[in-house]
Amino acid sequence: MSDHDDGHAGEAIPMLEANDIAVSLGGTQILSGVDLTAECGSVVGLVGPNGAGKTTVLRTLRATLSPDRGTVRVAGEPIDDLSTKEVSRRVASTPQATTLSFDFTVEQTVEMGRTPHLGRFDRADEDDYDAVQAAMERAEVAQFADRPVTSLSGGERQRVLLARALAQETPVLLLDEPTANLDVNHAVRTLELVADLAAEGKTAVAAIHDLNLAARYCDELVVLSDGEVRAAGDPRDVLTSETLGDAFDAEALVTRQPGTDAPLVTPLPDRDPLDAAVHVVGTGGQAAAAVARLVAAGSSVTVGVVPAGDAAAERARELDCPVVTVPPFAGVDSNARERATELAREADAVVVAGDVGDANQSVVAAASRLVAVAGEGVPRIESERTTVTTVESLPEAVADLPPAEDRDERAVPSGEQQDRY
Ligand SMILES: Nc1ncnc2c1ncn2[C@@H]1O[C@H](COP(=O)(O)OP(=O)(O)OP(=O)(O)O)[C@@H](O)[C@H]1O
Repeated sequence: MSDHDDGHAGEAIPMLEANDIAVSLGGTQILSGVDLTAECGSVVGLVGPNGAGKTTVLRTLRATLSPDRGTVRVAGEPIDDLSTKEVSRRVASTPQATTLSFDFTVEQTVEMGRTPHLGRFDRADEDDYDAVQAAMERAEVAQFADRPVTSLSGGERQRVLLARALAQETPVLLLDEPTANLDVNHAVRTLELVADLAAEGKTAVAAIHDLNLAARYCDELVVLSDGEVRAAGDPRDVLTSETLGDAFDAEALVTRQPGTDAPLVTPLPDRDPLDAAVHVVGTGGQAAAAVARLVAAGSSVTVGVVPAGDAAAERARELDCPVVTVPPFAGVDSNARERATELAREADAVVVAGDVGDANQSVVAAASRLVAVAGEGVPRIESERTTVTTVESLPEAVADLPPAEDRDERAVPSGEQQDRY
């Protein structure tokens, strides 16, 4: 957030602001009523389906496109009042990487970022040289300095474009899909760099296709579809199943990214909802994934017995599924076991995933129909009446189960039951 203010009312002036932008191209309305605010030192993500208008918004923000209506302001100044050079000293942008075709070296390409700082016949000086070297270092392309850009991979070129924008030393960065060609490591490093730059005071607006990376690295998201803003604000408020359904016309499950508060979006294929009550037994990430998969498929899910704080217990709570828990490292008391056994008995199917624990054997035994997720826990459970599948295919496996056998014939685990996980 900015401490930049107007000196009067104490209200922060956004570093970049677009109000009520409308754009038509080739007689077609591309953007209408688009508002966007990027506070100083923040990263704003533009997300939305192909053709939503993200690139068009970025072109408007850097004044290469004049809107039919609306205003763009940089640090309070209408961008229309600024010369091209003045805009270039304030706003740098990276286009999509495919646009680099000249046979310059990496260093020469990055040097182009200095143009707005030079007079027409000026030679680059030491400051320019330092800015170019620093930009290449930060974007991790210094090792390619002497190579022609055309000899680089798509991901490497993308980082050269970022270096060129950094060499421009502007307060505002506009990034069009900065991670599109990057492997997961470089995608994360690039967005870490953008977050660091924002922490140092730069303001970034980035069109990002990967919603989970956008959620993790952006302070705010603007969801566009059909040229209109569908939602804007904190990623946790914006990335909901409803908004995603509306903007992308796609079913998606929204949970939380492990170890963070950021939303985790899992797109779901179109399927008929799974109209079945399923009780999940097991612990850890695999059981948690099974719970999420089944809820996403439309099933009503119950869980337990699991230790409180286990990943499966946490996921069940996030998704509002009834869960029977016991304190971590405590024994499973008979009350908890009975409640979970009752849930398993009432369910249309029981799913076993992750480590089941000896104490849950009676819960498993209460199942009329049993599906196990392939993994370490499987040898512990009886195999004859068990379908074994993957987390992804759980809904189909449950839907395809044969009718329940007579409950009286159900196997009961033999041997002494232990009380601990
Ligand atoms: N010159 C033009 N004339 C007509 N339509 C155009 C023109 N330029 C872009 N469009 C259309 O404007 C819409 C928005 O394009 P834009 O590139 O802004 O979308 P985007 O959200 O960046 O898409 P993507 O995610 O696929 O990159 C698209 O339907 C595109 O076909």
